[in-house]
Amino acid sequence: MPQSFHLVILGGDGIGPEVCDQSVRLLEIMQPHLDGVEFQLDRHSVGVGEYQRSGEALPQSAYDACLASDAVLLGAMGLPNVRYPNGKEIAPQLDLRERLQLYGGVRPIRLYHEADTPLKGHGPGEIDFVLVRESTEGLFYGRDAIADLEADEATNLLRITRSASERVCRLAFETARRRDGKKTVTLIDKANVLSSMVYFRHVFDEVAKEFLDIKAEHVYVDAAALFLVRRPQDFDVMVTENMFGDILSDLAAGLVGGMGMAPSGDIGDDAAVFQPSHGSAPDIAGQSIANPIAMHLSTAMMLEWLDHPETRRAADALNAAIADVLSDPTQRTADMGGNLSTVEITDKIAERLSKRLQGETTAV
Ligand SMILES: NC(=O)C1=CN([C@@H]2O[C@H](COP(=O)(O)OP(=O)(O)OC[C@H]3O[C@@H](n4cnc5c(N)ncnc54)[C@H](O)[C@@H]3O)[C@@H](O)[C@H]2O)C=CC1
Ligand SMILES: CC(C)CC(=O)C(=O)O
Ligand SMILES: [Mg+2]
Repeated sequence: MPQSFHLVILGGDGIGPEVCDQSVRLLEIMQPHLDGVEFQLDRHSVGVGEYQRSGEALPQSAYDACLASDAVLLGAMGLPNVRYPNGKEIAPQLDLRERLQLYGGVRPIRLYHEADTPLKGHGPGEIDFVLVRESTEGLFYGRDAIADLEADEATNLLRITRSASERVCRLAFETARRRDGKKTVTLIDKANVLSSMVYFRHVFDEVAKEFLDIKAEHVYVDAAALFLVRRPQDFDVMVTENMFGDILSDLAAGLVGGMGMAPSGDIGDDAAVFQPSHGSAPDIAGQSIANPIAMHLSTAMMLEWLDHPETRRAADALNAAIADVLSDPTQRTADMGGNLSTVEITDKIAERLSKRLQGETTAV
């Protein structure tokens, strides 16, 4: 009997379904090459489009499917001009993170070709780090508050708890231990100003004592923004609060080609959602020009996370196929200065993927 993996597919809004469909195509291409593994693909409609159709952005049936799944693959959700009647943004991806307790936003950043970075003097693999973003609290804790436009002030609470901090810091140290990197975890905080950050640092330092083989260091978030641009090669694994991580992960994406190159995995103890770090990109939606690579790299993260020898082999083959294609700087979508469409660049990755899965390992 093959091992069946129940994968929930949530395309979402804007470019979400465009890039997600292409990753599903890659899963279907790899399926016959995998021994004893079967993907059961379970598609659900979620997001702003679904809200406009049914009145629910995350229908119960979709949530239940995520809860029962082995993993979720998500495109992107939200559209800036469509909101709930109370003015709040429709963001069921944040509901999923909180309801499924996906505490660790794991966001790898890797440079594939020197032509893709605005920085001078960095070759392939020379920018290579992972940002781990706490994804259930921090400054996002206040996101349910409704703006009172008649009031004279507005306040949001930044919440840091021991349990959420311990688990995300442990995930960061475990990530550093697994990676073939500098074996260093850098806490990005603002402990020079906020007591919540003094507490976060205190918990980080406690967790660091469980990982004596890994170097632990602290950098303030403003300096971290500077160092990311000036010397990104010095970072291995960073761990930080929700909002800092949201902002710094877009900055980091900009170092390696933009949002179309930034994958992520939202990891919990019982569930995981894999999605690009980007949003629904309404400015380019519907034109078939979105860069699907962040989505494909997120798919590779999912296959690795499923932790079966054959899904691990598929993840390696997909990562290698993407690196093969990106080794030629003329093979790019418009956001990175090329002229390939979403489908065309996936075609090239699919061709290399099939070869990789058949055992051919030479790069193009
Ligand atoms: N995880 C999610 O589902 C996320 C959802 N959002 C939502 O998405 C909507 C749009 O947000 P924005 O601030 O515009 O952020 P965005 O990430 O959608 O777009 C920012 C810029 O990056 C470009 N971009 C993003 N992904 C790209 C790709 N794959 N290929 C080529 N170019 C790409 C866009 O064209 C735009 O210029 C908002 O409603 C926001 O709340 C934003 C971030 C994450
Ligand atoms: C709706 C957004 C806050 C999501 C986001 O920006 C992200 O996941 O990076
Ligand atoms: Mg973001």
